Amino acid sequence: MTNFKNIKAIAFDLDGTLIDSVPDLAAATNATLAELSLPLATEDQVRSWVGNGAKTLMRRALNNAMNSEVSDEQLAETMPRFMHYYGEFLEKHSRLYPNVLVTISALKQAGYPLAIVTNKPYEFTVPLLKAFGLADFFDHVLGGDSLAKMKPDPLPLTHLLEQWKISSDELLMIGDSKNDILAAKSANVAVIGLTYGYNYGEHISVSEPTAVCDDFAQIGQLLLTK
Ligand SMILES: O=C(O)COP(=O)(O)O
Ligand SMILES: [Mg+2]
Repeated sequence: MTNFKNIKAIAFDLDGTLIDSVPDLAAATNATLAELSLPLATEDQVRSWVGNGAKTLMRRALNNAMNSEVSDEQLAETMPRFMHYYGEFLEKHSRLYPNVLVTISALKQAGYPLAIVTNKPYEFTVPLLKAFGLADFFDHVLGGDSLAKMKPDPLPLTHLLEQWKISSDELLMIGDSKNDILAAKSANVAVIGLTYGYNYGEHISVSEPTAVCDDFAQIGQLLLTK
């Protein structure tokens, strides 16, 4: 098993890692599709479309519902409706994954500086963290629109390295998607892949993270018992 003894700070993905947010993303997607009199999507379909931010989710949903490529104009017209509905649903049907709160709390107490690196728009990220009692644990919260590029680009992680003044072998990324693994690898950062989240239907081990965990509690075991 990989030794994480160098690690000084940790960056967490949000959707599919800390919070199972697909039920509310699906509710907002379907409220938007219904308003356009388009056929609705299943929760499984929405789960397979999450990972590259709200705009790409809606593009995939519209392409599927219309059975053709949505134009950029049509997508731009639709986005405010999706954003409105997602802001309304946000945490209504979402839930924390098991052992998240207790593990994050223990890591913070052990002295690790923590950050969120999500592709979710920033305006939803902080309210969602607050709704689940997580907001106070993180020194930095980066949404998909906080910087010029989102994951799988390494920019959010290299930004954190600069902010925290640490080297790449001192940061650990934890996520459920190939976008998390690719961003970490491009930044030369170790990465734990979780098996329970959303990864376009593909097992996370295919992306070859540094380590694979099935349960969030295992992260505590890896980092708190050195
Ligand atoms: O909103 C998304 O598409 C994915 O969000 P995540 O980066 O927190 O998994
Ligand atoms: Mg994720």
